[in-house]
Amino acid sequence: MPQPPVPQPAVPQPVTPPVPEPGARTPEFPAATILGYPRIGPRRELKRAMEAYWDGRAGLAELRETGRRLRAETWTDLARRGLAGQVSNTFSDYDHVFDAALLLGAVPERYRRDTPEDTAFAAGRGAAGLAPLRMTKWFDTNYHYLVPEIGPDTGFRADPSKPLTEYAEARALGVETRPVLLGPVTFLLLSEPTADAPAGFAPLSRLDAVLEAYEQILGALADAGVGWVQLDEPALVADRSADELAATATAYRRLGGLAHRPALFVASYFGALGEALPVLAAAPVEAIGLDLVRGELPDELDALRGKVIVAGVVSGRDVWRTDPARATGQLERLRGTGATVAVSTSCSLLHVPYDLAAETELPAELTGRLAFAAQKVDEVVALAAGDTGAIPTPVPAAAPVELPPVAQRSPYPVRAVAQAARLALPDLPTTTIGSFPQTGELRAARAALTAGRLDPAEYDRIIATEIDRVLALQEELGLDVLVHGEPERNDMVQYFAEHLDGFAVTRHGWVQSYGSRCTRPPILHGDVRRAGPITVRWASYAQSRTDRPVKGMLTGPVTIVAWSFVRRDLPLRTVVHQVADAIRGEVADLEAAGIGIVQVDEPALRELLPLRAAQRDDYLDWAVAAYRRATSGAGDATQIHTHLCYSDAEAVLAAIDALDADVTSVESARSHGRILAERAVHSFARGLGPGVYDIHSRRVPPADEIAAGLRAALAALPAGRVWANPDCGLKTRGYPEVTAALRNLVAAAREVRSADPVPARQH
Ligand code: MET
Ligand SMILES: [Zn+2]
Repeated sequence: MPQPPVPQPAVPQPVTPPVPEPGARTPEFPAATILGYPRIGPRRELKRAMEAYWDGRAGLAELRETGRRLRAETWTDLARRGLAGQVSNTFSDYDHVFDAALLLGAVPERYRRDTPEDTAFAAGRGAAGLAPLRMTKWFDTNYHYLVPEIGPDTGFRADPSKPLTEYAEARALGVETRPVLLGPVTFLLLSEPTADAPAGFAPLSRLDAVLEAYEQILGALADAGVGWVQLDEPALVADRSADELAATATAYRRLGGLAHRPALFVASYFGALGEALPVLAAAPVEAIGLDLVRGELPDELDALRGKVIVAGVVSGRDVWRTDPARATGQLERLRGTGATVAVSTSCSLLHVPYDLAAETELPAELTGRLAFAAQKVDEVVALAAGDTGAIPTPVPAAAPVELPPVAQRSPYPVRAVAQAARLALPDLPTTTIGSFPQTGELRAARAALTAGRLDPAEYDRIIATEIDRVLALQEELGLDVLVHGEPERNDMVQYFAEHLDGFAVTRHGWVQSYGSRCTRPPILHGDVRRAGPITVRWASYAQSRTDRPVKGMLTGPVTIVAWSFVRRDLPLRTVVHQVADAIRGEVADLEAAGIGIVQVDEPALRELLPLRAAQRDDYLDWAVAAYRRATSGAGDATQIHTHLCYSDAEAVLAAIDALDADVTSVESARSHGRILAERAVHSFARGLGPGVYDIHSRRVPPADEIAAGLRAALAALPAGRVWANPDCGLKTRGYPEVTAALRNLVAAAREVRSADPVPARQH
């Protein structure tokens, strides 16, 4: 389909900015700026364009045109809002970390294709017989990046075509921009060694070669007339070793020492720089960005003398309006030191939805407290102009309430006996993680219901039929513990948000999660309360249709708050305990309805883990306490399951143990059983199901491969405690592959049970 022409900007007439003379003095840094902007499109246009291209419904030219149009619309809109400090190269076809690998010419050979887009898609999605690059969380956000692979022989070849193209595009619209590049230190710290790298190889050891490429890129940008470039170094807000800090010093001494380059702005975000601050302060760079939302003003401001301070006072991590008093207070104190100060967002606005104006159904009282990306730009502009009257003062903080303590469960051995008697499961019990494929019909039915085109009773009939189908399939396959398949849930957090008081959900508030995937995080704005049972109806319906045990399926309190935008007027630990109490009520209602197994998922437990080690124990304390609060009301004979996935569970194994769930399923197949090598696993005191089916790909694992996974688990874990399950839920997969894979899973469990003497179940 031809795209509509790019609208001409209604900004003050395009004036092509002058190309600075080589050796000219540092150009002025704009008074108001942002570190980045959403790129998926206000109506997810880029997602649609990508998927159309992948499905062969559109060509590359159309995909490129959509990208070009989205960039132009963003620049035009932000210019209209009065933002002088615009950015470029924040757009990405798939992932900005992979873009950095492309920029440096450091893409693994196996993914190379004729165009950068096809290369990125091969790396992000894999291809026939080719697994995608590993994907992991971008710091403590819900964005996932492709992990670059760097080895001793990786060749680097600068290819600045993308930043140059975007810079020129903006310039043609009369908009001067600051290209944003991932910084060399963060790029290498986020990379992992190639498979053939010698043991102990650290990608950071390739710093010299990488810097050479950055030097060429900076030279090319300077040639094109770029005045400022932004180098993102969020890795510097985490704990860094002396060697890593020394590498940072080397990197910026070298880049700053270039004769022909744009002015350098090193941006840090997601926390305070701490010990990296003096390192950057001593480097010959012209501007430094500080996250003043997560971090306070540092004491060593004197050290930054002579540099522009880009003050991140407007949060890029939430949807709340900025407190003008706090922001102006920080800005005044900074200016008081004689520093040149620019007002900015605390990080890229990638992590918030586009525009509050698109939400017409939110209560006015709530809208008055909210700011999405566009509104945050307005705030930055207003703060830079000293015009804070436009920003309403936020609601004052409520007093934190200590919730009354709750009773804990009997010790695990007591529970295990009661559960074994009630459930009578075989060794290596087979189960799934909860969701079954969300078919097109289900999604269409939900859309029709929302639009008022489908009668609720008819929708319920569709859900019931789907549950019957999923149960029949599981019985036919011979699974031991069944699930209802979660057909009624659009999303595991949103579903609960829609049924709990204190939450609002948006219509267009999409945030990119990875590639073309987006989520619409609910907004937790008030006290969380459960008005009535949420999941009991479908759980008991499912249990009434089969003799095998059906697991009730709930989302845990930590995950609910991690995947929502959460009010800031109460400490997070208080909010999470309120959510825990709501889930606790739901567990009790499921139990009362005769459900014998309840799974409370916490896939986000690892995600909220603070970037600094010093803050981790405190976090894990309240996170574990919240989980236990949600589940400890269950009777001894009720088996509590939990499920974690997405990221290295290794990092939080002790905490997982402390959750005190009777059975825990974790992602393992995708990381090739790495978790089984952990010492803590060998003494894991309760049931554990290390996933034996990687659900992230269409591939059907053969039964012997699954059996090998089960044997590996049996070898690593205490006897009689192993479960057989996939890595995660099946909602993104299709029925043919799921059916085949689960058939193999059941066959593998049976084979291992009969062929290997499984030691007796331990109580
Ligand atoms: C991201 S974890 C998903 C757990 C959920 N019960 C499901 O099966 O989809
Ligand atoms: Zn999962």
